[in-house]
Amino acid sequence: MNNSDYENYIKLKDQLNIYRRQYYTEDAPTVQDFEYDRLYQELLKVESAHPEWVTNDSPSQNVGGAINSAFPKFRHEIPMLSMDDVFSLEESQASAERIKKFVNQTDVEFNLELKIDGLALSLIYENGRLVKGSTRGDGFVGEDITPNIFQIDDVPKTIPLKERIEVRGECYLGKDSFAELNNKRLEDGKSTFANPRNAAAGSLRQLDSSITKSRHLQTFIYFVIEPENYGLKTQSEALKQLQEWGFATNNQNRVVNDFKEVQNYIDEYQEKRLDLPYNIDGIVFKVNDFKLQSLLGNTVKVPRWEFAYKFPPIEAHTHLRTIEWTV
Ligand SMILES: CC(C)(C)c1nc(N2CCN(c3ncccn3)CC2)c2cc(C(N)=O)c(N)nc2n1
Repeated sequence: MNNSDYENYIKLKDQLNIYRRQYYTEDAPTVQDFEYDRLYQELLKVESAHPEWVTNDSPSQNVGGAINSAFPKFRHEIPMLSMDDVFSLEESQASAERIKKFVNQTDVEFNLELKIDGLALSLIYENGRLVKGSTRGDGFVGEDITPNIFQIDDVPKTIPLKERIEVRGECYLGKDSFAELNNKRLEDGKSTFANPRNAAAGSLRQLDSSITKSRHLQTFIYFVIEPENYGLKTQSEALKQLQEWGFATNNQNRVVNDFKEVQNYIDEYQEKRLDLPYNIDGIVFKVNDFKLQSLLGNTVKVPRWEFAYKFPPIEAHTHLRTIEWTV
């Protein structure tokens, strides 16, 4: 091993840790997701070649960033795991094939979902009443932001279910609300948010919940903890049930059996992406059947039964298109 490889690895690791602190703790990332993803994938590649170099301060060793926030901490009973990202259709096909092989079944149904570019949150209801709202944090400990969750219009304050239930989803700021917010901030001589995800994170983490209320945050709920307890058998069924309970859900999901349908869905939303009223940064693949999901289980950080296909970044495209146009 020549010294510079190791030095480069340390530099890469330190740079990624700076980016994470900006993203998770300061809500002010200075790099776009695709740049962070690219560097993170590079780190994973180096670490798989040199596992002896990996120390526990490596971004690969802790899910999400450290929390230093004014809100009370909240330990998730069941960790909010992460998602493996794939960046090409071929990779997503390989991941799907690996899953099929793992369960030794050729016809595994996947539920495809738009990957909303927001921030993950957890909602807990007891006796049909909303009692707790928290951010994902590092996946194990998040922030208790219950007062702010009550300010989000599309989060039901009561649901027609007496049992205790936890649901999870994405909190996001619609494109129009984001533009309005940034215009208002410009008028008031304030700094603007770089993207709707940062704006949503900043709005959820306001100590004054009336500011949260003024930001018109929205949610898409996509997960029920222990769905079998409610007689749910598949992810697509769970989405329907969540809607019936009164949650905001994204109905653009699609159950697919073969790769052609996957390709169609990805092509369709690669196009539609710019016209959607909210930002998406990919497609989430989930094994639809919950029995198969539990057969696949979870690794320490990521369920084996889901992964995310990431679209190439819009910024790069838009920029390229502009150049083509001017040429
Ligand atoms: C419940 C599972 C784990 C299957 C799951 N996890 C998700 N995420 C995990 C990683 N998350 C995360 N966030 C920050 C840092 C690391 N991972 C952010 C949410 C999902 C995100 C979306 C979405 N964005 O639209 C979605 N339709 N389904 C999801 N499903």
